[in-house]
Amino acid sequence: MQDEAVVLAQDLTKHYRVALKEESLLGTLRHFLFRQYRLVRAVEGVSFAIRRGEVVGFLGPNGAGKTTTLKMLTGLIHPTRGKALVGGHVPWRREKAFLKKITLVMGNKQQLIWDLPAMDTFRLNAAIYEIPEAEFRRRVGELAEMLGLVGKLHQPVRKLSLGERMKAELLAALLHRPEVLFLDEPTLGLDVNAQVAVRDFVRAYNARYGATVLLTSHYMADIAALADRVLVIHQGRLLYDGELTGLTARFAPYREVRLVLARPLPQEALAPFGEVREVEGREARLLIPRDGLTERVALMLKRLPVEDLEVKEPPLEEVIARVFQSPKEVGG
Ligand SMILES: Nc1ncnc2c1ncn2[C@@H]1O[C@H](COP(=O)(O)OP(=O)(O)OP(=O)(O)O)[C@@H](O)[C@H]1O
Repeated sequence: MQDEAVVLAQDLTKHYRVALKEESLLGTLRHFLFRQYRLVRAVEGVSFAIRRGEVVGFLGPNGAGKTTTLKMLTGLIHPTRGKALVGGHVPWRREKAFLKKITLVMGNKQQLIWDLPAMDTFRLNAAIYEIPEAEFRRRVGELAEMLGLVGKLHQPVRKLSLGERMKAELLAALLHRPEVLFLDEPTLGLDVNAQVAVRDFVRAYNARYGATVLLTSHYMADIAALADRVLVIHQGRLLYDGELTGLTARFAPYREVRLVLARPLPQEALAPFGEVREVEGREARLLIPRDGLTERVALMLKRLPVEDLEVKEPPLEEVIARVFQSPKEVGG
C-alpha cells in the first residue's frame, strides 16, 4: 500500500515557539531581559498516505493546522518531528527534482506580477523550470483552453477579474506539469460561477494528467464535488481519514425527514417519531436516527395524515460542525 503512496506523512509534527510580550514599558523591558515563550502545537503527530491520482480534501476549522501541514509537505518549513515523502523526496531538502514534481497554490497569495501580463510571469516560470519554447506554447494553449482564459493573457493582471486572476494563477502553477498539487483555498473569495469553474478545472486536470491533489477549502461544495476522501484535522490532530460519505455516517448518524401534512398537527403528535426541529403550519422537519429509519417512516405514513415525505442527508456544513464539537473520534 505505502509503496504506491505519492504523499506520505508519518507522525508529522510542528510546534511553534511564540514569544509572550506584555504591553507596558516595563513589560517590554522584561521581554528583552527574560523572554518567555508559549508553545503552539500547530500540527501534532499527523500520519496519512495518498495514492497517485487521488483527490483528497483537507478539512478543519481556522487554525487547525492545514496550512502548516501543506507547508511541511512542500518543504517551506521543517517539521519539529516526523517524516514526509512526496514523490519519493524529503520535501524540506527542496531538491530540484522535487520542485519540478509539485506545486503549491494559495488562494490568499499571488505569484503573478500585478502590472505585467500573465504571459510574462508564465515565461519566467518556463525559464525557471527549463521548459522548451514549443512545449511552453503548447502547454499555455492547452491550459488556457481548459481554463477559459484564451485572449486574457496579454493584458496586465490588474485588469483581470478575481476569477480570471485565480485561473491565471493556476495556469502559472501548473506550467511545469507537476504530479502533485497542493491547493490551499483555491476558490477563496470567488463568486459561485468562478468557484464552479475552478472546481471543474481541477477535476479535468486530475482526469487528464492523473495528478494527485490535496485540497483545502472552506466551501463544502468544493470538497463534495472533488474529493472522495477527506482528512479532518482539528487542533493539530487528525480526527478522521476516510470517505466523505463515511464522515456523514460517523458524525451525523441521523437523517432529516421533511413532512407535508394534510392538516396542522401539534409538536407532541410528531415527537414519538423523532427529534422535532421545526413545525410550521402543515410542514414539519424531524431528525431520525439512521438505525430504524425505515420502520419509523413506515409508522409515520400509517399513523399521520402525510401528504408528502422527503428523507435527506443533513447538510455537510452541519456534519462538519458536529465533528469539531466532538474532537475525540479517530478512524476511517
Ligand atoms: N509562523 C507561525 N508562528 C507561530 N504560530 C503559527 C505560525 N503559523 C501558524 N501558527 C499557528 O499554528 C496554528 C495552525 O495554523 P495554520 O495556519 O496551519 O491553520 P489552518 O488550518 O491553515 O487555518 P486557516 O484555515 O485559518 O488558514 C494556529 O494556531 C496558528 O496561529
